[in-house]
Amino acid sequence: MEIIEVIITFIKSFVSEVKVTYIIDIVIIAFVLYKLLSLIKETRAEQLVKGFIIILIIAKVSEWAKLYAVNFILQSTFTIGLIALVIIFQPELRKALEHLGRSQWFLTSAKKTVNDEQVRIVNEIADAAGVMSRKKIGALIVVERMIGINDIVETGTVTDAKVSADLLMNIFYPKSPLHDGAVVIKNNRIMAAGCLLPLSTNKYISKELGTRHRAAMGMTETSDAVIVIVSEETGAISMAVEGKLQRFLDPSTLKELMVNALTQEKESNGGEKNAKKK
Ligand SMILES: Nc1ncnc2c1ncn2[C@@H]1O[C@H](COP(=O)(O)OP(=O)(O)OP(=O)(O)O)[C@@H](O)[C@H]1O
Repeated sequence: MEIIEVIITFIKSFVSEVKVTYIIDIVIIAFVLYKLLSLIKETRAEQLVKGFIIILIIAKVSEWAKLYAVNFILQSTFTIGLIALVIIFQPELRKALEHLGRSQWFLTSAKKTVNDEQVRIVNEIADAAGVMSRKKIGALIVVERMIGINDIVETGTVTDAKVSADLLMNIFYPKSPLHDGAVVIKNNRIMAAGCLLPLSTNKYISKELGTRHRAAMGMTETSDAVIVIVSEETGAISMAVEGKLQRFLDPSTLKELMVNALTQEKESNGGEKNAKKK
């Protein structure tokens, strides 16, 4: 009986001392940790964070066991390591901040619809992809959505031309001077060709995919662009969006997926779902 009384007294004193702000504090920290862990999941950073946690644990144990030399070395490693971490993971940190910046947690609903010009552009891209697929002409087409990609445009040659299947095929024709690299479509125009995209560092991407597909994946990891890829080797048409690659598409499925991606509805909780097609 005494034990129960002690427990009840403890719970009472605990509840009386706990303030609402403590709970909010814990919830915020838990949320931030959860978001950070999901961002680094399956990246190089995951292994490194595990390494740091191990060093931290050994440092604490050595402090407790009074192993002063070991503790000193580990503490120093930890401090220098933190600075090294920021330098080594600059791309991942940038990605995380961009991800945070484009989250629309506080918007109620920002539904987008595609206009006639966008539908025309999707048709032109899908038609060009169909022809290039049959002729096994490699292509990489980036369609800008909400996140500006001027830094990518600057790596190529500015074209600022009306989107047409003929022009796209012309650009990617193997003997064309701009066939290497990616085409960027921005504000409904072919803004640039021969652009350089960031390569994905995701080690889980299939080994059979080369740099063209890896560049497409890298671009969708750092932006919300919709990317169409035609493989030079197999003629396969793929679409990459939000870090995911959908492969072996036919032109009509590509049209459907592109219209869906361009009409994405952002929900108030930051989730996304496909809006109805126009
Ligand atoms: N970082 C990049 N940015 C833009 N384009 C790139 C980039 N890296 C490679 N490419 C394009 O991809 C071409 C090389 O493709 P590669 O054969 O390595 O890839 P792949 O994914 O196997 O494609 P494919 O199936 O067409 O062979 C290059 O000639 C270039 O046009």
